[in-house]
Amino acid sequence: MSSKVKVAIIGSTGYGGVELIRLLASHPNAEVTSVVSSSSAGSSIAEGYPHLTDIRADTLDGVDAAAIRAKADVVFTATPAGVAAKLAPELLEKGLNVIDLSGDYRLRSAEVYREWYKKEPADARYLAEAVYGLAEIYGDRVRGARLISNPGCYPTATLLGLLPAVAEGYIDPATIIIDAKSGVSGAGRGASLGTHYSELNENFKAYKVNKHQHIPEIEQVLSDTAGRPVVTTFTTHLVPMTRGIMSTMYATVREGLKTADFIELYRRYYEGRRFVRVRPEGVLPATKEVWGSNYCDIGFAVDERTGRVTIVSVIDNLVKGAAGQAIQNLNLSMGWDETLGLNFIPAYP
Ligand SMILES: NC(=O)C1=CN([C@@H]2O[C@H](COP(=O)(O)OP(=O)(O)OC[C@H]3O[C@@H](n4cnc5c(N)ncnc54)[C@H](OP(=O)(O)O)[C@@H]3O)[C@@H](O)[C@H]2O)C=CC1
Ligand SMILES: CC(=O)N[C@@H](CCC(=O)OP(=O)(O)O)C(=O)O
Repeated sequence: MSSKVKVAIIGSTGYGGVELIRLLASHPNAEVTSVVSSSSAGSSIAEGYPHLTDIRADTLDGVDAAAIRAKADVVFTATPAGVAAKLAPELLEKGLNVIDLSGDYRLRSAEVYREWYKKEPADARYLAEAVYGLAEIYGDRVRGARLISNPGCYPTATLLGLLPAVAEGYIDPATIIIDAKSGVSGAGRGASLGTHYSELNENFKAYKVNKHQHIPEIEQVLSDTAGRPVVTTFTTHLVPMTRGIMSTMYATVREGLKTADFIELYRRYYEGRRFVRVRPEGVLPATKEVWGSNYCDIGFAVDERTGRVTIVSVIDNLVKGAAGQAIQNLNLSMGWDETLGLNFIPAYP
């Protein structure tokens, strides 16, 4: 009998779910034993995703906590906002560990969640229990956790790019401006006018300006790190490409600091953390350089003329921004090497 940890995926028919299936297929210590669907139980996942033909557990199970517990030890919820808020308590009570990819357990304040997500928040008891799994920063807290809240895709790229500089006082947090762009898979598989090919192709647009649900998540972590309330301007753009996020950030630097100082700080801060790569001076990362991988690549350019730094941080939204970091969190929660199942370099070109 296999000694691997058994994993179920609720929302397995979405983009985050199929990326979990792809990555877990080569995990040495975990195996997917149940793929769950709220709308297609009984059918094969390969009907909607022919590239998944021949995976081991391919028949979709219904959303039934007891039945999932009979097949699995850990469950990933890769479901739209509002779903895990309702489902996770029952899954936890049945003895499953839960790693949620949605925003339902990221914000400590139920009121703030209601305001930005326009949905009913999760129960306060579970909000208090959930551990925010920004792996390179809070990995120690994830170990042994029952309920892990996987960070948002934009916050992952943005916070990994900002936190060392904020923690060490290299930039003034009050001056931060974040300009972020995402590929279309960030919006999930569901069709909408905004992601319709002819609306998007050869087009570039800003969306959810000053209203994006990741603003309070980013501000929550920046405030914790700075030790005082931080508000920021964060603007998201949709790029006509499938995968990738680039977060470009601007802030006023402490006088005298140069690009080399930022590079030295970030290399030291992330030492031993395999998935953050800092570019040398004069080189900024591009989304294709992390495509299909769990890397977050970061580059810097201080402008001595303006006294500001430009920080560029890139990830693959479906890997480091979702399924990959969720597996990294599984690894950390189990006390395994955080890189298990994630040891691959980006696909290029
Ligand atoms: N796409 C991305 O890059 C990222 C996504 N996320 C977050 O991860 C989550 C999943 O995203 P993504 O995979 O892109 O979304 P998709 O829309 O592609 O998939 C979501 C899946 O959830 C399932 N679902 C819908 N309603 C319910 C329900 N009531 N109960 C159980 N399952 C349900 C659906 O499958 P079915 O009908 O078969 O049940 C659907 O396939 C979202 O919260 C998203 O915001 C986070 C970071 C990045
Ligand atoms: C391109 C695109 O539409 N991206 C989505 C990312 C959604 C997401 O991941 O939402 P949660 O992290 O809150 O679950 C957006 O901007 O809303």
